[in-house]
Amino acid sequence: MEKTSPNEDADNRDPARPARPRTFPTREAGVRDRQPMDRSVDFPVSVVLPAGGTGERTGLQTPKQFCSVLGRPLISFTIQAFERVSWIQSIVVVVAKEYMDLMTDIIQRFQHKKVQVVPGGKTRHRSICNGVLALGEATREEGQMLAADRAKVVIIHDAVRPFVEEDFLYKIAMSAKEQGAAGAVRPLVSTVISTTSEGYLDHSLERAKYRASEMPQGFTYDVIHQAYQRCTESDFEFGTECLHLALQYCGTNAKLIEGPPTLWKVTYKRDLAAAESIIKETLSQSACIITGGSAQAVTLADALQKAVGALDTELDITPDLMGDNSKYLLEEWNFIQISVSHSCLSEVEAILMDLEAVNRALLHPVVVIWVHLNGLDELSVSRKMAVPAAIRDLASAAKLRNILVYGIQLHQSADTERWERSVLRVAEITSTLIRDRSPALVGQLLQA
Ligand SMILES: Nc1ccn([C@@H]2O[C@H](COP(=O)(O)OP(=O)(O)OP(=O)(O)O)[C@@H](O)[C@H]2O)c(=O)n1
Ligand SMILES: O=C(CO)[C@H](O)[C@H](O)COP(=O)(O)O
Repeated sequence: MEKTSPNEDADNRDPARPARPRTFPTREAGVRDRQPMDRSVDFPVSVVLPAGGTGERTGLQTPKQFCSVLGRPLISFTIQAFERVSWIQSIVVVVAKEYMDLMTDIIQRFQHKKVQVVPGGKTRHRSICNGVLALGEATREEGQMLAADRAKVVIIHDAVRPFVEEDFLYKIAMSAKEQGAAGAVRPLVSTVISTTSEGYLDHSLERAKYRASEMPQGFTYDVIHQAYQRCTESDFEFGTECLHLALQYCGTNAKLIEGPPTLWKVTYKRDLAAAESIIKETLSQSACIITGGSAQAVTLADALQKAVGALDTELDITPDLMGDNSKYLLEEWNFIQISVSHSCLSEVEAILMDLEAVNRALLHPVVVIWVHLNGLDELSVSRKMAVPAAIRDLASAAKLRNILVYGIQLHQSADTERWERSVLRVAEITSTLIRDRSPALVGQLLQA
């Protein structure tokens, strides 16, 4: 984690781990903070996301941009990061020809807006160039709107860097407009050395003098367009740096801006796991307990609320999700349904239908936990064979719609100590299920 600001993480101890994003739902809001930032950008800004690579270094069959992270392709997270920025007018995603249909499906399935898909090239520079040219073509087709609407600034960002924030994009866009080019940099993690042809040390660079060039980068349309018109086949084939093309072919010195460690690029297989764990941290840890109004359920809900205090999970209690309480469905809450004595899953089914009706699980998995409280002399539901099977079936169907259903069973006890231990276990299991969103435990009836 950063010391005081993201930029102070100079040794880059954990490049994958961001500060808890500002979009994290707070207890006060109970919902992601999607307030528009106080940024005014009075010129058109478009984005090119190169996504035409094969991801060889991951060793996976599927190119990393299409790998599933929490049930959603990585590239969808990157697109969303740009889409939610109100002053970005269009996004061009560049993909290899054979993945254009898949990309179109992803756009439809996750309801992305402002996105155009264009075919990529053999190298990253060729792909980016195609994206830039497509921006020009789009505006030509619009005829008289050309002058006003053509992107003044083009932001280029690797599709495999999903954690980019609006305030940093703003800095890049403004600097690009003023200077012609701007790019993100980070302190070097390791020293850069050059080697002799025999594999010995030739010389080493003074690390403090150098920076790692990251993404996003921003350019005025004219600079990046001209740079690609003028650069050589060798640049297209072997080049790795757009800022260099702007300098060499347009004489434009890029403004370098130190970015947060979260700009890191998914390159290896393990980076996908790191991305998933970061995304999980950004998801809501809050849950709404539905008691159905029963006194025993309310007592359990109160006890749970106290017990989770130390576990970084926030709980609200409501008798139902009707009327004003339906607000929980629209905000980023997870759900805990307490059922007392009867072992019927109809209450969970009702929550699933409500969630579906508002399309709540489109972008992120929602957790629904069924807590079944057995009375003192009641037969445990796990011994009623139909229940574990019913919850498994219900959960399997819900999982296809990105809703993760889990079950927990606990027994009422006259022994206070025993009861408190059970409540604590429910609190711990609940917190863990919400935090981990484990697909493997979906449909399981856990014992507290
Ligand atoms: N012909 C290419 C090659 C790369 N890229 C994109 O450029 C970004 C950064 O490149 P990199 O991390 O090198 O991706 P890959 O080339 O896919 O990975 P690898 O080098 O491991 O094969 C990625 O979003 C990648 O899809 C592209 O659009 N067109
Ligand atoms: O380094 C870069 C700065 O321009 C680019 O971000 C790019 O990600 C390089 O990708 P590759 O891993 O293919 O070199």
